[in-house]
Amino acid sequence: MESVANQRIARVSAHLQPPNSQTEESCVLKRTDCRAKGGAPGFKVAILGAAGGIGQPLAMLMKMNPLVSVLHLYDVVNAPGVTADISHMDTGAVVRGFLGQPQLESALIGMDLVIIPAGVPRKPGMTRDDLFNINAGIVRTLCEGVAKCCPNAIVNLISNPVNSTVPIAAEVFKKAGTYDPKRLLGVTMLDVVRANTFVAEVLGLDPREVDVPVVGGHAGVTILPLLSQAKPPSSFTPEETEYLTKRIQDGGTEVVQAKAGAGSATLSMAYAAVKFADACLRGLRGDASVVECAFVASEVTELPFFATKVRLGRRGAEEVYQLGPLNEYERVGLQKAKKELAESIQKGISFIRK
Ligand SMILES: NC(=O)C1=CN([C@@H]2O[C@H](COP(=O)(O)OP(=O)(O)OC[C@H]3O[C@@H](n4cnc5c(N)ncnc54)[C@H](O)[C@@H]3O)[C@@H](O)[C@H]2O)C=CC1
Ligand SMILES: O=C([O-])CC(=O)C(=O)O
Repeated sequence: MESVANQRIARVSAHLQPPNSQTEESCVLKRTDCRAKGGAPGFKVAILGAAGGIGQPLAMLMKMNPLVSVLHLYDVVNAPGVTADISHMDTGAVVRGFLGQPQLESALIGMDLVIIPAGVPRKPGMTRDDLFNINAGIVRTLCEGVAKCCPNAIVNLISNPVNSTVPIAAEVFKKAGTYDPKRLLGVTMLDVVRANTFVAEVLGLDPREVDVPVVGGHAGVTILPLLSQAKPPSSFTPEETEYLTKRIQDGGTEVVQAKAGAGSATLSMAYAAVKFADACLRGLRGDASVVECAFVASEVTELPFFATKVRLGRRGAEEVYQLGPLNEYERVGLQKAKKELAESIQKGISFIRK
């Protein structure tokens, strides 16, 4: 009896160790598969940058998502601690931690969805583009791992500047011969979340009753809320339109300034990332009519990437919706957005093709 108990304890303890050698690695993967099959059916999700300001609450919320059966937490620091902590939550998903580049491939093998919030955040006075020099290389390395280990996974890219990191990821996947435009999605959900919240404030509604499409990209004037398409249908004075558009466009900067050097939006971003990831998983499951905004490969404008509403299905962004009717204010905004977006997209593409 005692030896059976000891064996069980040894097995459980081994779960908590990140794999260090090839043998340990394959043992952990086998156990993961085994446990996942024994538990609730669901999807395998990896978070890259899981120990960060976004990564930690995102990991916690994904551990609570009933569609997730296996959750892999990868970071270059603190992954074991975050994993140990989150693994004690009595929800269905099995959690595994992976620390540093040598464990990236183990973190990615077999994943259905990879969420990437890895990289440095802004400090006051910086633009998202100021993050390019550091984050471009991080995103390239992580996407090379995705191309090698889980080329069919859906990728949710959060790392800024999203307007450039999505084109970088696309170029990495093209180089590897694995690019499927439907499966690469830049996460702009926080813009929609903010738009719903700020519009609800102005209209005196519950934010859960409001749905505002936000198109373009994810930086300054490239963030273009389409207030004329808000649900429920609402009219806004020119002053309200100006106030709301600017507040939505500057929402990230508002948080960066309030945090005064301690980073950018993390909690609202984790909420938005989970809302978006859950939509992707429902699409993968085959649910009908799952529609959210995302920054994707697009033919809606002359630009190769653009954020609009997309329909999420088994293969990712299966349908990219047109912009719909715009008012004059939005048409002017669209021209400004496209000008800045074109440069950011090109910068991302050139980073890989140089
Ligand atoms: N798309 C969006 O709407 C938003 C995007 N962001 C962006 O998300 C990114 C992360 O923000 P925070 O979590 O606040 O930053 P953070 O600095 O708190 O966390 C980033 C994490 O990434 C990890 N990391 C760094 N290099 C890595 C690598 N090569 N592989 C794996 N992990 C690595 C770090 O160790 C750290 O744990 C930033 O680029 C930020 O600008 C932030 C808010 C909204
Ligand atoms: O503003 C930032 O740097 C972070 C971000 O993308 C956002 O909060 O929308």
